[in-house]
Amino acid sequence: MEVHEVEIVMSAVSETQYPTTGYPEIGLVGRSNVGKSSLTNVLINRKSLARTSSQPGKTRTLNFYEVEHQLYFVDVPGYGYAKVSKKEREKFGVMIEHYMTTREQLRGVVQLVDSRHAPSADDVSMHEWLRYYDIPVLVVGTKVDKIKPGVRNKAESLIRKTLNMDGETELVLFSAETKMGKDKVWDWIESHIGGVE
Ligand SMILES: Nc1nc2c(ncn2[C@@H]2O[C@H](COP(=O)(O)OP(=O)(O)OP(=O)(O)O)[C@@H](O)[C@H]2O)c(=O)[nH]1
Ligand SMILES: [Mg+2]
Repeated sequence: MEVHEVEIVMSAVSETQYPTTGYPEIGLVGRSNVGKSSLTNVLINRKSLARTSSQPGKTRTLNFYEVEHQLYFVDVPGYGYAKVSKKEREKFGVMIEHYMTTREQLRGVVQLVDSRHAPSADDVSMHEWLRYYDIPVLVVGTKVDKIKPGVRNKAESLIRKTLNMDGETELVLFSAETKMGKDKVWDWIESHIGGVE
């Protein structure tokens, strides 16, 4: 999809603030700092619409990005914050769970993992959880520019194995720096939002 028009529609902390247009939604989940905002910016061809930071846990609300008046990317707060209180973490957990299990417009979730390391226990639980709720999931291994081309296959199998991915679930290695994987991610999204040209 050629993206020309993007708007941050809203940062929602509760259901009453979710958009009401009915456009399909694609969620982005992953640990804090894994590169969710960076992926969003690459997909929508913007340098910094989605705020990126080296400070983990900065994204604290569900951020809806309206793309071409056709769909939303929903940047979901990163799990595994180091600096957020347990109570706050639980609150985010409830909000995320509620959104993902009840939102009719949600067509699929892009789960980001850092391709430089084996997925964490949090990543494994998140993947299991998405599968349990039958939510279509694309796994994206981020920051692939930081690993040598010769070990990319190995990184891919480590992600597949650690997350217990089934053979049908797709995995794309991605870099926000080189934009590697961008088209594949868009292909997956387009095939899951249906009826959009
Ligand atoms: N080299 C490289 N750095 C990246 C890539 N993607 C993200 N980063 C860097 O990783 C850091 C975190 O990226 P963000 O996109 O802010 O991560 P996030 O998942 O949105 O983080 P939270 O909003 O805190 O949950 C930033 O310093 C980015 O520049 C990538 O593909 N390659
Ligand atoms: Mg972010």
